[in-house]
Amino acid sequence: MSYKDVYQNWQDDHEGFWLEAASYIDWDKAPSKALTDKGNGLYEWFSDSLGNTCYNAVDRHVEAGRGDQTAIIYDSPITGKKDKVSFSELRDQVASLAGGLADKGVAKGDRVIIYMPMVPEALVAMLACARLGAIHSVVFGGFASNELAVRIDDAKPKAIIAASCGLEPGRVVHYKPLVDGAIELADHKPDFCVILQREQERADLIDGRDVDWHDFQANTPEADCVPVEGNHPLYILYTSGTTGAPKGVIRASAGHMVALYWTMEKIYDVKPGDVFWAASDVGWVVGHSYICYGPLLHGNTTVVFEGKPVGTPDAGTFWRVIDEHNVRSFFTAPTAIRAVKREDPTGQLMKDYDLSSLRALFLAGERADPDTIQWAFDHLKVPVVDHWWQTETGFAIAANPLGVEEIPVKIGSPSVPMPGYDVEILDEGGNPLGPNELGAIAIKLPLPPGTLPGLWNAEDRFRKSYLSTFPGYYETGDAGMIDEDGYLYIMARTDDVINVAGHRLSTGGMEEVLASHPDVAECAVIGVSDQLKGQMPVGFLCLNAGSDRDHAEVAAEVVKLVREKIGPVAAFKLAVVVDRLPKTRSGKILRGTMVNIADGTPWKMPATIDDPVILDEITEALKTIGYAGG
Ligand SMILES: CCC(=O)SCCNC(=O)CCNC(=O)[C@H](O)C(C)(C)COP(=O)(O)OP(=O)(O)OC[C@H]1O[C@@H](n2cnc3c(N)ncnc32)[C@H](O)[C@@H]1OP(=O)(O)O
Repeated sequence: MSYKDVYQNWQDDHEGFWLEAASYIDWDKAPSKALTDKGNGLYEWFSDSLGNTCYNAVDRHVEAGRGDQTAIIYDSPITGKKDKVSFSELRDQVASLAGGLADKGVAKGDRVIIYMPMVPEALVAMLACARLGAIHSVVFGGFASNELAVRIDDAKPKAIIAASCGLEPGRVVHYKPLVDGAIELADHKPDFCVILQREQERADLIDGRDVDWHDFQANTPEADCVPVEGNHPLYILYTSGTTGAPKGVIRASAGHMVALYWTMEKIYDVKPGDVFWAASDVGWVVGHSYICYGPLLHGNTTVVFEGKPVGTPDAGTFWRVIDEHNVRSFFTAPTAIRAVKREDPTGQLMKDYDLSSLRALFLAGERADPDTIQWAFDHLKVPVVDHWWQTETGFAIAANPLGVEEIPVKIGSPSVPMPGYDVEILDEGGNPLGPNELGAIAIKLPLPPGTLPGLWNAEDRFRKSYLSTFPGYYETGDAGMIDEDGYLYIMARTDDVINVAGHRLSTGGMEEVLASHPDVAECAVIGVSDQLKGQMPVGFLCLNAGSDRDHAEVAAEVVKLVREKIGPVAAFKLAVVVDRLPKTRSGKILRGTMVNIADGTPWKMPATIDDPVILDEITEALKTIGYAGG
């Protein structure tokens, strides 16, 4: 069947399409219907079903006689450690951790925050929550205490599961003190913390609150899988929004299982038993969908990689892992390939490895630039699939569905909409635009199963963020166009979200931190183009009247402050002091024009600018930090 046939099948019968896909899931009670329209733009998928994600990801493979198959390959070039966990071993580890959680009172609907590095236990923790119907919220290890505290206060977890430390090249990240700091900052206090003591750093446990992971697993009976309703949240994953506060994207259980299972074969072209590797982090949606749940639901072996594309130990690491573990489909962010290409432009290090197992490279997380795609294709000689999705959607909105049909690649486009997504380009008034016309990318409601049904504790914000601008549509926040062949092109964000090394970050959130510095009267943060990371944040600071502080000193202080308050993941390293910020006559900061000046792209003097001279001042300031031709 061709891509067009499959997409047409979905268009002809949306619900029938997904009900057929649902037949690959083992249900405690199969869904009698696919979609429930709750009104006002809210939908639920498979709401009358009962099932358990952990059962489908782990137990059923054991029961089907595949317990000896490797479920997880752990490969840590940072520690030099490698390990394999079979589906049977995974079942035992998950069931005993879930038993410990249940024994301490964690039950269906309770929230559990997970703050873990890239070790198999991170997946064990996620699956243990899923087993009980507890709702996990994984927080990326590159976030600081303050960000963790914000999530604790929103999710109100009964427990936190964390490791004693994470490992970055040349540096131990002290997770436990970060957790302690976050709990101190947060108003909500979890009942208890489960700490995985890593050999690289043993953390001090707080008596009465903290328990050692292994003691916890050892001393309680195993827990069974708890069947949950289709719309029961499997997890909450926080993502940057247009204001500082992160949005808690909810993932409902049933639709998530159905959609992810479908994507493993149809998009990623793997069969059960194949090795699938997503080199990302469990803290991001890629980690949720394609390190943990997708591969395991589909009976694939997944790779948990604790390393970096370069420097652990060199730019050949990816190729070693593919060779050593027979990876068939490999997924990473374009920034990672750019890092490899920069270190090894001729692909010399690939020649040391047998890459014949690899059938495709998938790229997502940020726009894939044509040079990177071409370089990867020239050297790997397999399809390089740029695909586009979001934390909110949980799986690809647009892709080249290799398991259905490899359609012709158009470099610069993540190809075509996947079944479930009716994508349109709209003008500001919400009117559909024609081929090759640039506008807001919107998706006709309902969204497919597996996508967000709402935001945690924030229905109004959900409507305001996604449903209100274009009634009847989901607003993606991206701008772009569709060509005459139906290929989508993603051009820019329509809000203040920037993408740094495949990490979605809010400039508004960074501005809040800069504004909290006692010498800063006013500030702006913009995302400037960066050859390696895609974008980098740059801060502009106006100091309080009469301040005689050294400018470089204040800039260094705000850089430190962002690292402390948001975390190293913000990659906030550049700030300049300016006298004034360019604004419209109504007081809106002209961030877009500042970006154009920094990037050296053509720009027009905004008609509504208050004082054009300020743009010269901004240009001069940018030159001092190497931008705007400086
Ligand atoms: C499709 C839907 C989606 O968009 S989901 C999101 C997809 N995005 C991704 O998968 C992310 C892809 N990016 C990456 O994996 C990394 O950026 C890669 C390419 C590997 C480069 O890593 P790295 O060299 O550490 O640079 P970076 O910019 O990521 O890091 C900035 C600073 O943060 C730190 N950091 C990173 N991870 C952690 C962590 N888990 N715990 C603690 N700290 C962390 C880095 O060490 C770095 O710190 P420093 O400033 O160098 O001191």
